[in-house]
Amino acid sequence: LPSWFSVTSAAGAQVREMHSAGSLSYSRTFKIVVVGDSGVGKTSLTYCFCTGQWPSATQTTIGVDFRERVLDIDGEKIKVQLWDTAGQERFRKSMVQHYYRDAHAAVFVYDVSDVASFRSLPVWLEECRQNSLGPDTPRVLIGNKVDLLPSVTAASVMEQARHLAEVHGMPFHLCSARGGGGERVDAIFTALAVQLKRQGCGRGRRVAGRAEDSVVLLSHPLCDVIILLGTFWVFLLLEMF
Ligand SMILES: Nc1nc2c(ncn2[C@@H]2O[C@H](COP(=O)(O)OP(=O)(O)OP(=O)(O)O)[C@@H](O)[C@H]2O)c(=O)[nH]1
Repeated sequence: LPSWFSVTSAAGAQVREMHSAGSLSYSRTFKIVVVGDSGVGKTSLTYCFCTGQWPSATQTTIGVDFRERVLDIDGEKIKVQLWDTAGQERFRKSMVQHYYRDAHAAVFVYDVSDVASFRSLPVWLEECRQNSLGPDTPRVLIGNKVDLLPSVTAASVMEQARHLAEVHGMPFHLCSARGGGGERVDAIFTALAVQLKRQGCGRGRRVAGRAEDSVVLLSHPLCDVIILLGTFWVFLLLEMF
């Protein structure tokens, strides 16, 4: 298979999709946090978008997992970095603020076959808001696992989800990370990346009181990863003793 192919996204931008992000150069990074209850499919969705494949098996995320993919949007190579955060409270704890730090967008996921995961959404929205990802930040609501048989409850919850998304000014999408749902998953994350590019996101991040050029190293996404992993291990050691 070629490492890229051209598509025109729903937003009308010319997007070349590149799955093998590892060695590709890029001019900026979009950090997108993916949140929602445990088991709603965050790992599956992010894996699906970044590899073009359905994961044969997933494990509960501890802390956070990172997945990346480089997209060529209107001739500019942009790294889309997805932060697949743990849904279980005990695996998040003190790391929450690092998830949200300098994020450009948030994706909220619920499972259409699990009403409780929908009822939790206000908590996730509030957590985002408290970490500076309020209404001005591009946000998307995803109802995942539509491949599971829709029940009457699921249909009524879908209506409520549509309403919730409208109230919070974010698009609402239904999709499935399983089987043939990949194209839809692709379209959702790609459209979000196109929106972030149009808003001029990711052109170097600011640190109070410093010129942007001098903080390029400090604001490198790797710094987030190092801080996060450091915090995680300290937290684990404290739990053990
Ligand atoms: N039928 C179906 N199952 C799915 C779908 N997406 C995920 N799953 C399954 O749901 C289970 C949980 O998926 P994960 O992707 O690990 O969920 P998560 O939100 O990352 O969970 P945490 O890491 O605990 O926060 C796994 O068994 C997946 O195979 C989907 O679209 N349809």
